[in-house]
Amino acid sequence: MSDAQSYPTDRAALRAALAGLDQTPGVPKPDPILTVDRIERQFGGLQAVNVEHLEVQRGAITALIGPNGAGKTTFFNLITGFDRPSNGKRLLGGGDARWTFDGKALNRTGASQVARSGMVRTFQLTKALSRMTVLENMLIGANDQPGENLFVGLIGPLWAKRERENIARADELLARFKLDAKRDDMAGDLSGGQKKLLEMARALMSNPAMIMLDEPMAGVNPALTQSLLDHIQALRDEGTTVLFVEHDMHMVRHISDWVVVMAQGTIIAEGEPERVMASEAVVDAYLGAHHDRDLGDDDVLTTGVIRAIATEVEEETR
Ligand SMILES: Nc1ncnc2c1ncn2[C@@H]1O[C@H](COP(=O)(O)OP(=O)(O)OP(=O)(O)O)[C@@H](O)[C@H]1O
Repeated sequence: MSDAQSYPTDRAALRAALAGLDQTPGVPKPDPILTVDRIERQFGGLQAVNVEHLEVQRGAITALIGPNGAGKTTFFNLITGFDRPSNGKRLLGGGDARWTFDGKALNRTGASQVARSGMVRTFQLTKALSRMTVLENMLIGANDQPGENLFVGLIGPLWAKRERENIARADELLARFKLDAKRDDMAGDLSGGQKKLLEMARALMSNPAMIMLDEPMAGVNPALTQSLLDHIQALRDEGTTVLFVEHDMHMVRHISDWVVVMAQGTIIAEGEPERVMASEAVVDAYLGAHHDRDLGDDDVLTTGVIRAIATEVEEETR
């Protein structure tokens, strides 16, 4: 796994490096951690995602914005292995989708392997498993679950040590996210905002190099908003790369180092927050369409994804 501590942490230097870039879709970044080429996803006749090239800068907070239905969640699902691109394996003519994370090709990689490689995500519909305790939720976020090792019976003492370490890490993260008092409560009893914090804390169990947050602010009570923003900025300051999808423009403007804009499946703009969000094409594409349709979380987290999550969790806990 990558060593998050070796990433740049000087925000001013990072912003200065990004400010010098061309503000055009697909622009190369000084030190990309994620590079995506030609990723496409069709649902019947609908082209949900058609991204030609995208690079995500290591150590930065990048926001992915765009109107409802732009393809943001589908894009997240594709690069994290929860969905497969339509051009995953073309028989004729090449043009296969390809994406690499920290130099490793991920286009043939399943969701758990993607997570193990250091790119971990949360979901728009908070997937805090409600009939598990907060601590149990945290432990399924660790990369090394007992069920993953066939020889666990033979290495019992070793495993017990690892479990103690996982519990210690979980307790440390729960304290950091102020969920320690809820440690033994059922996750289903947490507030919406606390579930978001738990999602984030669980994603950090595996010490990822990059965390991908799908609408971290959705449904969060204003009292918890600042705390969530602080946590996300603290992650970046410690060297974790953050990529997040969000409709809350205040949050996007406030914490992002870079903003990528999607509309109708493609990247239509990218750049520094203030500049890109003020551009006419973006105002037209995003704000023009943003408020006319209010999708509930359940509409967007499709059954295919829910099934994939269920399989993941089953594998992780087996
Ligand atoms: N499993 C699916 N089957 C059919 N169509 C789908 C499926 N998943 C997504 N779509 C469609 O693909 C398009 C992109 O959807 P997606 O959820 O990725 O957009 P989004 O940018 O994340 O939207 P939002 O901001 O509302 O969450 C939409 O038109 C959506 O209806």
